[in-house]
Amino acid sequence: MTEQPGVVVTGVSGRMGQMLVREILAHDKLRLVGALERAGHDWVGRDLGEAMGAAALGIAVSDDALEVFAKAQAVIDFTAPAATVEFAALAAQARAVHVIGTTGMTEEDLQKIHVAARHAVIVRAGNMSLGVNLLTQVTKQVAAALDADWDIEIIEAHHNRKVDAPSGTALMLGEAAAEGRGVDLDEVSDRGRDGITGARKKGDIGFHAVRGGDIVGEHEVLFATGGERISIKHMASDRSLFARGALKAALWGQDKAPGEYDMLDVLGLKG
Ligand SMILES: NC(=O)c1ccc[n+]([C@@H]2O[C@H](COP(=O)([O-])OP(=O)(O)OC[C@H]3O[C@@H](n4cnc5c(N)ncnc54)[C@H](O)[C@@H]3O)[C@@H](O)[C@H]2O)c1
Ligand SMILES: O=C(O)C1=N[C@H](C(=O)O)CCC1
Repeated sequence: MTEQPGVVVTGVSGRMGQMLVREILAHDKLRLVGALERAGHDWVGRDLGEAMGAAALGIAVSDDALEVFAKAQAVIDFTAPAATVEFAALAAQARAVHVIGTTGMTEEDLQKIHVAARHAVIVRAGNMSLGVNLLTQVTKQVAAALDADWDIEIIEAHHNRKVDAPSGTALMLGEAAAEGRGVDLDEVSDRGRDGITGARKKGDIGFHAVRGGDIVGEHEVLFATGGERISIKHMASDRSLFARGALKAALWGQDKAPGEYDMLDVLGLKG
């Protein structure tokens, strides 16, 4: 029997990092082989289980990405853009599947990830849940069926610790709407109106970000025209669904050719 793929979790003390550790420990086809945190973090050098307030796991939290990635068949990464760009090159060097959940990346960051994907499998998505990925397909279909007399607005809500806006999910939904309508999102995107903005420009796709409390993640795509509205929503109430999606991607990527993939590939939803 082939050995179960070994996984390293980066940003292991974070909201998603800890959720990923719990899900991997409960998984029957993956094993946890390493845990990474940023240099200077007080978890570095400690046993991961004890740092999480549980029994020892025999895995010390490291700040040396190169060393821990060498032991891994997959790296699951929900951290920050600068870290993710660095990890993409190192995971490719280790020929490990790199599952990227990090959002807020610039075009320049994405270009570097593209380069790393020449040598290894990278699966990246602003949202790893089945529901949201399905919602992108529905959004694309609805946008394709409606003309520009229908205004499209994307409203998202997240917890008060989130650092990027619009959310990665909102951008995925915006891309899907733009694709359905046959336009370039960069040319029609209207983010966070404020002040005397003038009337809404026909064809724009609007983005609005709510931040508060412990909201896990809520997204609405609103199509509005004279006399009627269509609203499609996704509500996440538990981060474990993002973690489970990431684990699915780590397994799925094991036998794939180097390249960039997303959750539509993993979930078989590409159409
Ligand atoms: N794609 C999805 O489904 C999905 C779901 C949830 C969150 N996210 C994204 O994941 C990212 C993290 O979210 P979070 O809520 O867990 O944030 P968080 O702030 O709780 O955790 C991020 C962790 O990364 C660590 N980190 C930062 N730089 C590092 C480095 N150089 N090396 C190692 N560790 C480093 C931080 O110390 C922190 O522990 C965000 O970009 C968020 O938008 C994506
Ligand atoms: O908590 C976060 O941060 C989330 N980020 C992703 C996004 O930016 O869309 C997914 C939902 C949770």
